[in-house]
Amino acid sequence: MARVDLDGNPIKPITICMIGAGGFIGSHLCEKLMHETPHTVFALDVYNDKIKHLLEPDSLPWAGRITFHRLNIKHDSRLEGLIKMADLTINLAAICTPADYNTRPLDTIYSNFIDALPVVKYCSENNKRLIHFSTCEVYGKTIGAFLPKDSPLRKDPAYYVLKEDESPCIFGSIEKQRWSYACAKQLIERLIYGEGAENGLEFTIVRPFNWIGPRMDFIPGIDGPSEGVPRVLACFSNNLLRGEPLKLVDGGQSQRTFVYIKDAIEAVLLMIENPARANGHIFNVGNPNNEVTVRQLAEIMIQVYSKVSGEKTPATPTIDVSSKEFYGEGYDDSDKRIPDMTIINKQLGWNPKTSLFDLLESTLTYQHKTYAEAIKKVIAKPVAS
Ligand SMILES: NC(=O)c1ccc[n+]([C@@H]2O[C@H](COP(=O)([O-])OP(=O)(O)OC[C@H]3O[C@@H](n4cnc5c(N)ncnc54)[C@H](O)[C@@H]3O)[C@@H](O)[C@H]2O)c1
Ligand SMILES: O=c1ccn([C@@H]2O[C@H](COP(=O)(O)OP(=O)(O)O[C@H]3OC[C@](O)(CO)[C@H]3O)[C@@H](O)[C@H]2O)c(=O)[nH]1
Repeated sequence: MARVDLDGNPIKPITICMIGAGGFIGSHLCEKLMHETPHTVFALDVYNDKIKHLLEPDSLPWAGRITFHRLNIKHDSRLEGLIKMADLTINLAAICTPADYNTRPLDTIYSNFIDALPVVKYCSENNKRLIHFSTCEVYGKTIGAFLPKDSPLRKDPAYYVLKEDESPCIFGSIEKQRWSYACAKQLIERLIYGEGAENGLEFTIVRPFNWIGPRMDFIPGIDGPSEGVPRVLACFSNNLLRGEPLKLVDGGQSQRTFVYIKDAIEAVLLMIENPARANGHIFNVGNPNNEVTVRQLAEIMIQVYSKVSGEKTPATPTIDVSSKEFYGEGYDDSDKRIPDMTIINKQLGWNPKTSLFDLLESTLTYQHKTYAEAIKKVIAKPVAS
């Protein structure tokens, strides 16, 4: 049956230049595009471990529709040609793990602003559509975070719900270098918006609200550096796999809303295949129904992991650590991230489906199946004297 868009028009096959295709989101987006659409993908990245299963063997039903181009967009002359050959560019490339923002602020700013400049330029100059991945972190802190702790206004959604076309961007002081990332993302958003307003660039900006699922980041010492500090899902998974206490930064009081990667990818496919509805818009993509404190997230993950692995919960399941100890100088945090869903509902009719418990059950099942054996071997190995 011919595939149609939200307005009933037939969807024509397009070519997509996906930068950062080898990452967590990119790998799920490539899977979706290969399994469910006729589109062609140029997958650009420095790594392809997470999409190898899509690239070989040649007998795969979509063979020929996805090609991998190993390149670093910081200095590769092939970039412009690939953007010109495609109908749409999707830019996912970024340093996007908070442990890097205050410890590698220059790399973070270059990655999230400077390196994105040629992508925007090539799209604008060649009249190519751009879907650019920003972050919910551009909102920074809520207005409510500055109210007295006992103020009743903290319960008023006007003080914490984050809305694309109304909410301000509120970051900490310059010494709080955590905000190097969010500020770089804000400025590239403003540049893209300006290219749209002044030069007619057809753009869509995506603000993901903590998308989680299989293949997110890495497990330190197994498929990433032992000293690496990934995002919270991988940190907590690593602790659970090793039977260690989960570390709650500053007591785990920050709140987040988590959305299942597979729900979020549906939203991205709607943006890809409904340009008339997506162009010129900034979209929150998250699940406002899945809000927890980090401490609550830890408690749910401990409970789910015990069910999935059959292992007993350790006597000390969590410990509190200071942000200075865990991240170093210059850390700061977002207090709360609840996405307003008005615009994405109106433009694309999208809503998330998966509860936090269900997404954690499927994700921790994947983590345990993928890593438990390797972790056991590492733990069993005598420490080199
Ligand atoms: N996952 C989330 O919940 C989330 C939340 C907010 C924002 N985002 C944004 O979404 C995008 C993708 O995030 P992700 O979670 O998939 O991260 P990820 O780190 O898994 O993927 C990023 C990919 O970009 C590649 N990359 C980085 N710099 C590159 C360069 N110079 N040249 C070529 N490739 C390069 C990396 O190798 C990696 O494969 C990022 O822009 C991130 O800021 C993600
Ligand atoms: O072992 C840990 C690890 C983290 N925390 C706390 O969990 C909160 C979430 O941290 P994290 O997943 O690393 O990332 P953030 O949500 O802060 O920011 C990300 O969200 C979007 C994105 O742009 C890309 O994914 C990125 O900036 C936080 O409060 C940590 O302190 C913990 O307690 N223990």
